[in-house]
Amino acid sequence: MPTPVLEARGLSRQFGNVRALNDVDFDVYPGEVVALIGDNGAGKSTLVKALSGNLAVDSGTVLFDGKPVELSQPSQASALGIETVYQDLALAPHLDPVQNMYLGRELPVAGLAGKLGFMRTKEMREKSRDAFNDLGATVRSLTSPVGEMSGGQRQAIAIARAVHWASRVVFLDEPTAALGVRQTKNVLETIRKVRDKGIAVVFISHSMPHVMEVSDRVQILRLGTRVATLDAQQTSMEELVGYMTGAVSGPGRETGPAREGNGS
Ligand SMILES: Nc1ncnc2c1ncn2[C@@H]1O[C@H](COP(=O)(O)OP(=O)(O)OP(=O)(O)O)[C@@H](O)[C@H]1O
Repeated sequence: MPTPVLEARGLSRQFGNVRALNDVDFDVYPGEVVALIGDNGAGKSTLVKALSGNLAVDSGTVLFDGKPVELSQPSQASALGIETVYQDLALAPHLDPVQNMYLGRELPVAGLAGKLGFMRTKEMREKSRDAFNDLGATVRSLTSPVGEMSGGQRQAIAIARAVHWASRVVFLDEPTAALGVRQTKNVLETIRKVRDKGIAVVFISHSMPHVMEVSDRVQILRLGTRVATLDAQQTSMEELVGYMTGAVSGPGRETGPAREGNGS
């Protein structure tokens, strides 16, 4: 059996009286797209924060390539090749796409000049352009502030940045929520390209058609608990909604990695 690249076992996190995560298990394998779905407040964002080093849990274990890891800082997740695109995208609006791509990871020139703050701007520009082209992202200008760009372009830049630095897992929190039809198509196509590089993609969405279109497996949270893991090929929107709302209950049909041969 292949090993999940990232696995959560029994994660719990309480905020006051709210059990945001209640003994949650989760897994994702290399080269698959897992949709993480659930109604508002089900615990999706909390789980993603816990798995990307942005939130401490009260109890539970996270395994990376089958080994327990600590993920209490975003830098620990980054070091493992885990990147996250949040709904607010976390881009610096006054900086251009290249500066956003390398924000906090700039490439200094060698020697004293580098220490004085001189950067390998040409190299950063070329690598950024390659990263955008690679994903088919339409970034009209590499030198305009991203704050002046459309929602779709900003989304493309945020995803390209995450994919550029993620070698193993990318979390995308509602990447199609604010997009038009064509931009949505681009994002879904990007998700497939990332998966085909062998990177695991975890896709949070409220759009069941997008979930059905792009995911290999679907993991469903309800009231802080994982209620089902389903093979996307063998389920229906009605079944997904049933689990999300509680209309369908009982032990979820558990399913393993959907795409054979991608395991490590
Ligand atoms: N920092 C926090 N402080 C207090 N309560 C929180 C905090 N973060 C999340 N919660 C609560 O935990 C529960 C799960 O929230 P979470 O944001 O993970 O849900 P979600 O599934 O991502 O929802 P949505 O689809 O609405 O984004 C909610 O009841 C929420 O109010």
